[in-house]
Amino acid sequence: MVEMDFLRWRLLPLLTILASFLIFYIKTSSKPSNSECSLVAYDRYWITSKRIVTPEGVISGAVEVKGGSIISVVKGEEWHGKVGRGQVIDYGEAVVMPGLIDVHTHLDEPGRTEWEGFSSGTKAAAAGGITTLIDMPLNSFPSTVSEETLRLKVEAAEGKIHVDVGFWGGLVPENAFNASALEGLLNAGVLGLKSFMCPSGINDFPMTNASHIKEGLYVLAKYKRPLLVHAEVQPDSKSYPEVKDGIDDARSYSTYLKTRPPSWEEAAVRELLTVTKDTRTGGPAEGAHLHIVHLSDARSSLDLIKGAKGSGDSITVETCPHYIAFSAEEIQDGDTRFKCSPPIRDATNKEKLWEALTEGHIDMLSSDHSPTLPELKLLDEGNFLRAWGGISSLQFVLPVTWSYGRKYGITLNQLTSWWSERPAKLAGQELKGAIASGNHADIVVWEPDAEFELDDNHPTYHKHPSISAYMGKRLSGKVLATFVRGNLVYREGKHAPAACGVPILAR
Ligand SMILES: NC(=O)N[C@H]1NC(=O)NC1=O
Ligand SMILES: [Zn+2]
Ligand SMILES: [Zn+2]
Repeated sequence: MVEMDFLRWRLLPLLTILASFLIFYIKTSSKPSNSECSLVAYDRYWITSKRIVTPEGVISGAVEVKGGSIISVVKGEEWHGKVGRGQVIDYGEAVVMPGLIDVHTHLDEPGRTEWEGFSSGTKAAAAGGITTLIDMPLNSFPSTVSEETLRLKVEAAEGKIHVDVGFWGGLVPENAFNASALEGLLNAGVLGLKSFMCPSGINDFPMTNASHIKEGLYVLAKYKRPLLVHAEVQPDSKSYPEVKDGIDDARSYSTYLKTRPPSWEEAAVRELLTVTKDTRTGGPAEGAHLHIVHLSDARSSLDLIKGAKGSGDSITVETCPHYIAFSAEEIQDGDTRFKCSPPIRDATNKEKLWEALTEGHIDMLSSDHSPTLPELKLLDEGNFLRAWGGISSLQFVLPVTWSYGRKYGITLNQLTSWWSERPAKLAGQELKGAIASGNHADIVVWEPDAEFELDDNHPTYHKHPSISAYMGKRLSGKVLATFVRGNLVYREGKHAPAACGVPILAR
């Protein structure tokens, strides 16, 4: 009896404590250690270079990193006296810039991981100098349209992301008039919402009209988070361009171009502007913001956006590297790698996009990396009308912007503004997007003059490199190193062993 009591009162609690220690140990030791997260072992170090891009301009100097943050930025040689406090990584003449923030990526997981997925997608991002990306709510299955589906996203990302990843939620007819559902999704941490004004190509992501969008903006006003819109409206059948599969040559790019004229973009923007006037100071949706994704039409649609900005609407617009790198005239028959919507337009339009970007009327760039299976690109058949619409580009956006932008005289500070500063602001990331004391140490180091051939030998981390529109091109701008919150996650063809990016959830 006495022995039984001893067992019950002494041994059992002891065993329970031992067991919890064991569980705690197993849990913590299964998390990657710091040395697996980074290719450098130090917690405190200096990055030095003759070309560091800061908000005050390009400087020669050093960036001091500690515990994942930038703790000082020092101009000139002053840092020499202080290095006793840490290691030095000297990059010489290479450019040290804030890591890119891609606000428009489709990573397709869960549900269509065979198209891309968190692991390959964020490895490609890291290799391309992208330190944060915001995942779109569609192309994965299910779409991210509720608190529950966001939870599935975050769970699927765990342990697989090599850079930081935030999430946009979907604004769809099913939740647009249901403020508590939308608030549930926003409270769960999406950084804003995204909707389509034309069919999205994905069955569980139906399109919205202006009244859905108006409702969405009212809810978003309270949260001060943006609504991103795919702005193309398919007009009624009468004015729909007559293109018939089989009659017109579906392998010809001009056939596809006819099916999505600039008037689709113009009609959508016109409709959106009836709603965005509410976002003006003192307006009923003040605090809300509307962001037009992947603008292709640099004529009427852009003029309308400029006008709305002038009137004080809270509105921004992005375009993508493929619209400023390529023109319709050069797309070969059957080369469906170039199919996207809105489509890549003529060379004069491309010139106008560059002009708008350099003059500040287009606010930022994003990849709209939207890959799929090679089979669905129908590369053999080359049918532009039936192939998946979406360009695969994630890893290449920095060298592409630089290579095609050089002839327009773009500067390193412009690159940073389009790819880091303004995207950080759109996504509400105050500690990202600039090399400044107190910010996350999210940094890309790259060599603008180093050229490379994008051929089969080039280390490419997309799941399906062959479908990228950039394969076969010669580019300049080689990424040497990528740091995410102080972890050196990528260095010349090598990734850190563990995926230590974090999911970014708004609160
Ligand atoms: N669903 C999807 O990714 N669609 C994208 N593809 C594209 O080319 N434009 C888009 O909006
Ligand atoms: Zn789109
Ligand atoms: Zn997209």
